[in-house]
Amino acid sequence: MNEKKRKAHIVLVGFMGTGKSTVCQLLAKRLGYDAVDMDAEIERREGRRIKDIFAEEGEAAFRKAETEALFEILARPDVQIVATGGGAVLAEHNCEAMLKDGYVIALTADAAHIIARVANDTARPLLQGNAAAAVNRLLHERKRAYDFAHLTIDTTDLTPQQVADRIGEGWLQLG
Ligand SMILES: Nc1ncnc2c1ncn2[C@@H]1O[C@H](COP(=O)(O)OP(=O)(O)O)[C@@H](O)[C@H]1O
Ligand SMILES: O=C(O)C1=C[C@@H](OP(=O)(O)O)[C@@H](O)[C@H](O)C1
Ligand SMILES: [Mg+2]
Repeated sequence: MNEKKRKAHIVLVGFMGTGKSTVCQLLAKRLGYDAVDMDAEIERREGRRIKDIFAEEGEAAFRKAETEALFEILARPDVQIVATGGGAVLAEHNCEAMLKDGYVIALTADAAHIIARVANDTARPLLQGNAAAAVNRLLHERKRAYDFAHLTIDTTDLTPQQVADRIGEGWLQLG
């Protein structure tokens, strides 16, 4: 973490349901930084829900809005804890920007836990219908998508608070 501290945001990446949004809030509280959830930012900028952007304009329009939001967020001067959406890493220039302006932490979890966490949530347009099948297909498609991170934490057997504590302790130890 060392060389990146102070000048960098903490950027959480990972598949849907790995806990990015939840851990972002807990970590921000612990470290005293602002929490920024990219999906919430996009909804605020667009004035509608993520699932409505997908339904009305399709995934490509959402990805464009996502990249615009990411670059604006990363350019802010104060350190923030940023929860990205699971697909924000699909564009290589997004990953490059995260690595340049952030300390990037990937959260992972096994498929069964991801499915249990997200199956009954109607907010994620890519997981409507047979959520388990969609999770397995997308996990396969995105197999190496999160490998670029500076650090990876498997959340399968951790609570969100334990994940936040682990990241927070590492950050604070750096002084
Ligand atoms: N480590 C965890 N253990 C158990 N449940 C979790 C964990 N992390 C997140 N959850 C739950 O999973 C769901 C999705 O979490 P969320 O933070 O929205 O994930 P993401 O932003 O990565 O999609 C929420 O109901 C959350 O409470
Ligand atoms: O993985 C994806 O493509 C998506 C993940 C979602 O965010 P979470 O990872 O926070 O669920 C949200 O951005 C959108 O539904 C698309
Ligand atoms: Mg989220």
